[in-house]
Amino acid sequence: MTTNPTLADLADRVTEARNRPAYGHDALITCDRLVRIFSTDGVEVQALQGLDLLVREGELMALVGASGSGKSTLMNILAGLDTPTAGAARVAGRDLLTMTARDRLAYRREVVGFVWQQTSRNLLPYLTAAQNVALPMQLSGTRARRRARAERALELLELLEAADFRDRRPHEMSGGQQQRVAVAVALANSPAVLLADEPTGELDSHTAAQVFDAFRTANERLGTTVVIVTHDQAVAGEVRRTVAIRDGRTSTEVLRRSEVDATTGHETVVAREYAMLDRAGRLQLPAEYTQALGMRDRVALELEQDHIGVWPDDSEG
Ligand SMILES: Nc1ncnc2c1ncn2[C@@H]1O[C@H](COP(=O)(O)OP(=O)(O)OP(=O)(O)O)[C@@H](O)[C@H]1O
Repeated sequence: MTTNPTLADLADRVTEARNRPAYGHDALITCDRLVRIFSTDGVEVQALQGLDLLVREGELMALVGASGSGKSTLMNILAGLDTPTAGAARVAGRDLLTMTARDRLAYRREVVGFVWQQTSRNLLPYLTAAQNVALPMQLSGTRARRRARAERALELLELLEAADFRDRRPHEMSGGQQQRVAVAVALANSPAVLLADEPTGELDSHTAAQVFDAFRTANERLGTTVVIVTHDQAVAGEVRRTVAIRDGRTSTEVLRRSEVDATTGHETVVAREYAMLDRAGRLQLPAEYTQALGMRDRVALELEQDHIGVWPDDSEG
């Protein structure tokens, strides 16, 4: 039975709503209905169409999606290289929409590290591996002395098993070696977040696994939060959480957890796929599901005790 709320009830509801934690208040990365529209020659492309994403501190996660789904657009925004058209994006307490040019520079130097697919984009060709790793520390203006910077550079290269080529220039290293050095460069200023856009895209599977290990080391040993955009199934299968982007929105998530068989002690990884439900209650059904049942435009819903049923539209039948 519903009764009319009293004035006091309404006041309580307002207070409750005001005190409710904001979306993503405890996340390290919060994207809230993020929109990015590109306009070229009068043609508008909505690369991000209200994308929601939360990443907790200490996560190692992958972003996947078809070509043109908006992955690179999102990464460029998180890297501080591009600004969204609308919505909200926060990383480690920084508001990516309202940052001044000066804040943005400091953000790129100190809060995020990035590794790009093209090895040539990550390293300066005329510097050795060790000099490349020391450079971001020098640019960030930390008071660390030259020797302290060199020591830290070597420590990072050792951690990522790249110390053997510390005196080599990029052209004297393989693609995989360059990417491991690139991870060290990205970590030089101890960023809160390490972003990588297809970091294994140009590598064979064995070398890709070594590069992925460098990201895992950064995550496990240094506690760095890592977000990797990848087409590489091997990489996507190695992380606990894979988020799929479709048409500029997060659509599904795969979560993996280890289960130990009580009798055999055998450990297996169990993966389960989830669809994302946004705060307006919108749900994106996987295309293969809707196509299999010929669902389009309109579906019938039914609330059951522990699930919601979705049926093809039978109103015209
Ligand atoms: N600078 C730009 N100007 C105009 N349109 C752009 C720009 N950058 C991206 N787009 C468009 O936005 C959409 C999303 O592109 P984006 O590069 O983010 O996709 P992606 O998922 O990274 O694809 P890929 O896997 O091929 O790299 C595409 O339709 C693309 O053509």
